[in-house]
Order: sequence, then structure tokens, then C-alpha cells
Amino acid sequence: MTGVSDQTLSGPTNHPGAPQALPVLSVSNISKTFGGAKALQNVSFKVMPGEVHGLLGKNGSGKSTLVKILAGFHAPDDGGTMQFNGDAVSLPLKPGDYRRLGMAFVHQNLGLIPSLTVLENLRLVPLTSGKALYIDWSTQDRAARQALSRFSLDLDPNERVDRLTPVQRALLAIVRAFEEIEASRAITGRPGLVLLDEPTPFLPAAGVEQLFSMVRSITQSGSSVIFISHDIDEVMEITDSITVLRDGEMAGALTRDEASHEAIVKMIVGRNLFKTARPAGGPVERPVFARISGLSGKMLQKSDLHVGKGEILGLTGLIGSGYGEVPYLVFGAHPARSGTITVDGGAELAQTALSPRAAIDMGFALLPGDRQGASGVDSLPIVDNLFLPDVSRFFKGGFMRNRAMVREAKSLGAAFEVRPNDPGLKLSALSGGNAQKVLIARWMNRSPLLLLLDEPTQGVDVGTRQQIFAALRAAAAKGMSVICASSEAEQLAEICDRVLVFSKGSICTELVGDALTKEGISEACYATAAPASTSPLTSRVAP
Ligand SMILES: Nc1ncnc2c1ncn2[C@@H]1O[C@H](COP(=O)(O)OP(=O)(O)OP(=O)(O)O)[C@@H](O)[C@H]1O
Repeated sequence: MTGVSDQTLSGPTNHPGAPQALPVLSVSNISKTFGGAKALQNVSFKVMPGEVHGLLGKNGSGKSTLVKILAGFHAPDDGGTMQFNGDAVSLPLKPGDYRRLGMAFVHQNLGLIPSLTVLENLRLVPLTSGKALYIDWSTQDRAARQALSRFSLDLDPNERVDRLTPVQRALLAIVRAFEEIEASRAITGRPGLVLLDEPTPFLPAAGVEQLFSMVRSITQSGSSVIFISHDIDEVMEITDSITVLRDGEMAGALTRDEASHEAIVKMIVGRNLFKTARPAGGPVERPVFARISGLSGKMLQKSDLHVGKGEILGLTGLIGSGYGEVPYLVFGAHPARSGTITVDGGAELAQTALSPRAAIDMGFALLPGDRQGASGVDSLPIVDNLFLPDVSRFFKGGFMRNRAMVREAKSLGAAFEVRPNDPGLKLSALSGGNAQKVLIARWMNRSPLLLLLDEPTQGVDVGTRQQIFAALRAAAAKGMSVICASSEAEQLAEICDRVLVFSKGSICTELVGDALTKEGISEACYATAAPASTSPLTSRVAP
């Protein structure tokens, strides 16, 4: 065992003449088999003190499996070794061992208890593991306030977590993880490690900045962070070094200096990735498919918008600007306060009376952003998840044609590159990104007339994104209209014919043609143009 005195805590790299730093975490030859399938094969990497280490890879490449091994949730196959701050750790880890070592996790589902308060969630470990006969709430309250203010997080400790915004929840989960490793560091005097498993997909740009400043403050104290993300720009901004997995094996490692966008993508995908460019030039005039007037919801003020036949319309803005409500209001999944919709020149219908059933009958489909809560059923097989909305078409002569269902599921899985492509597997056995592919395939397969999307490629890797974009474009070319709400400017710039930018509940800018760039969209989101009250569109930016 090596003591803390050997360690350099000032930064991620060793300087000439400085004592050789010990890795905080070092794993060698970690493998994991599920049934007959190898999810991980001889994975080895090190995380140095004060380092942000990116763990990247396509959907299903084994990142979460590795995280779950480090959390003691999965036992690895025999043969792997692990050291933490130079000490050999015997595998498998027992549940809770990670805490003793000085590790903390923020999983994709955040692991907060919604019915408890900010304080109770933040102080959960000390509250449940302490030996005191009673809880001194004023001490706990002080500790919670200190933790929140350390990270400049303006939250009321007594607020229930289910009343927080998704951003506040994510930041709270991260503060809790940082507090846990700090508590352990106070005892051991050695650096800790926080593992962030895709914490950013639902964070707006300002939330990501806040998260990154939290990450920097933890690495400045000498502890380390493993950062898992599919966002290459974020990875390049925050990480000091990167390990890339491909199909469960080591695809390679990069230092910050070596990590260009192209080098990372090539290592993840295994080849150069060519984006299919949006047709250049000005806006294309299309017949209107759906005209929506005076639509309002919780945050959305009365707004008018339309989508053309075969058009991909993007909606974006800062968090709370109201754009994210639109797909749900149009589909009737959230109650509209006002509004009408006219489809294909037909009769005007009240949005306030539209139910999801009626919307489906009109040829609408909605892919919600909350993959775990509202989109798929984790406990059902992939085949059932694929055909839930239209299972009746497999019912013939009093029998369910299971074989036909599985056959179609298999070919859909192949088309959307679902891995593993086994329709009998439960949705929960798929990696996050592969589960999202199943849900996109479900709706695309029904050839809807209007596809409503909320953050469609959340958690989806760079290679698969291109496939989804190509599938959306192909369907749009055949006449499907798409409304896509997303906080990802790059994604919108790549697929949309037109983007509406929302501010304070109203549409403030419309971007078309060559003005539709990642930078143009981001700028428009941050522009403080005051929205007009009756005529919502205040500017149209075209080439
Ligand atoms: N409990 C399980 N049972 C069977 N197979 C599993 C289980 N958990 C994961 N797998 C499989 O292991 C492989 C790796 O999955 P993992 O979730 O680690 O991928 P990932 O890199 O985290 O992907 P994503 O970016 O989509 O989250 C996948 O093929 C997945 O289907």
C-alpha cells in the first residue's frame, strides 16, 4: 500500500522532476459476459489525480457496464484487477464498497428520491448511516446550505425534489456526489473519484457550464472525475484524457492534445464519419400540413406556427422558454390552455379538446424525451415495445401472429442497428442509446403524417445519430412532416429546414436557409429580443 505522500494532487499530469503521481483508479483486463455475449473484453485504463477522464464509445460499447462494475452492481468475469489510490481492491466490489473507497456515482437516472426534500436527498448517506439517536435538523440544514453554496446552487433545502426542474435535479445529484467524495476524503486524506454517466443530455448550455465549473472545482481539489458523454464538443472542453471503447474492447486512448473532433469520432465509430449535408440554399416553399394558432400551455404564451408537408421544423430556446411544451400540447399529451389546429386544409379543431388517441387517429406520433418514464416499457420485450401502438394489426382470425411480429421486429432492429438485435430481450437489457433506437423505430415504422419529437437523439452515439437523421430526412422527402424540439443546436442545424427560437414563452426568431447554423441557432437562443405580445415572431433570419 502506498500512502498519500507519494501523490501529486495539483493536477492531472506529471511534470518533469515532480514525484510520480499514483493513479486514483487503475483497472486492468476487466471483462464482463451477459449470457453468451461479451459486453466488456480486457478493458484497462487509469485515471490520474485531478484529472477529468472521458469514457466514450458507441451505444452498447460497454460504458455503463464498466460503471456498474465499479459501483459493485455487476461482478466482472475472472481475471480483471483494480487499484484505487494504489491499493489493490478485490473484485467483485461489494455493494457500498465504492463509498468506502471514495467513489460516487451520478447515473443516468440521477438516483434521487423525488418525494424527499433537497436536504434529505443531499444528506441521505449521513442521515441513514449515522449512529446518533436523533437527527439534529439544524446541523443538517446548515450542512446542506453550505454544500449548495459551495457550488453556487441556489436551491431551497426544504423544497421537494419532484418540484425541481430537470436541470436543478441534475445539479443536485452532482453536488451530492461531490459531497460524498469530500466526506470520504476528510477521513482518508486521499483523492476521490466521481463518475458522471451522461449527465448532460437534458442540460441547457447554461446548465452545462454550471456543471463544468463544479467539475473544475472538484478536480482543483485533487480528486478526479470520469465523464461519460456522447457530446464530442463537451468532451473536448472538459476532459484531460480519453478512453474509447468499441464493442466492449479498448478502441484507444487520447490525451487532450491529441483529441481533435475527427480523431475522437474516428476512434468511436471506427471510420471517418461523413455528414450528409442539408441541401444548400434558401427556404423551400411547401404546402402547409398543419397550422396551429393561439397555442398556449403552462409556459407557452399564445403562439402561431405551421409545419409544411415534408418539412422538418425545429423548435429551440433556453430552458423555460416554452418550446419543449409544443410537441406535447400538439399531441394532446399535455392540456393546452388555448389553441386550434387545422390539418391538411381540413376543419379547425380545438387543441384543448385533442386527446392522444385522436392525435394518433389523425396520423400524429409523439416520441417523448423522458425515455425511461414516458416512452418505453422497460419490463417488456423489445418486440412488444416496437408494436405497442398498433399490435392489433398482427391479430388475424382470432390468433396473434407472433412469428410475423418477431420477423418484422428483427428487420426493424436491423434497419435501425439495434444491438443486440434480439426482439425477445427486455428493453431494460439494452443500453440507453439502443433503447432510444427501438422507440424511434417504433414510430417511424408507422409512417406517421406528423412526427413530434422531443430530444430525439438524447444518449444516442454520433454514428447512430447520422442514421436517424438520414431516416428522418428520407421519411420527410416522402412527405412526413416533423416537429423536433431540441436544445442541441448542432442537431437542429443538421436536420431542420426551419427553426423557431423561443424566448419567454413566445416565438422570437425564425431561422431558415443558410442562417441555420449551430452558431446562428445558439446566438438566437441567447439574444434578448423582447417578444411581441400579439404577433409573436419578431425576426426572420434568412440568407
Ligand atoms: N443486464 C443486462 N443483461 C444483458 N445484456 C446487458 C445487460 N446490461 C447491458 N447489457 C449489454 O451489454 C452491452 C453494453 O451495454 P452498456 O449499457 O454498457 O453500453 P453503453 O456503452 O453504456 O451504451 P449507451 O451509450 O447506449 O448507454 C450491450 O450490448 C447491452 O445490451
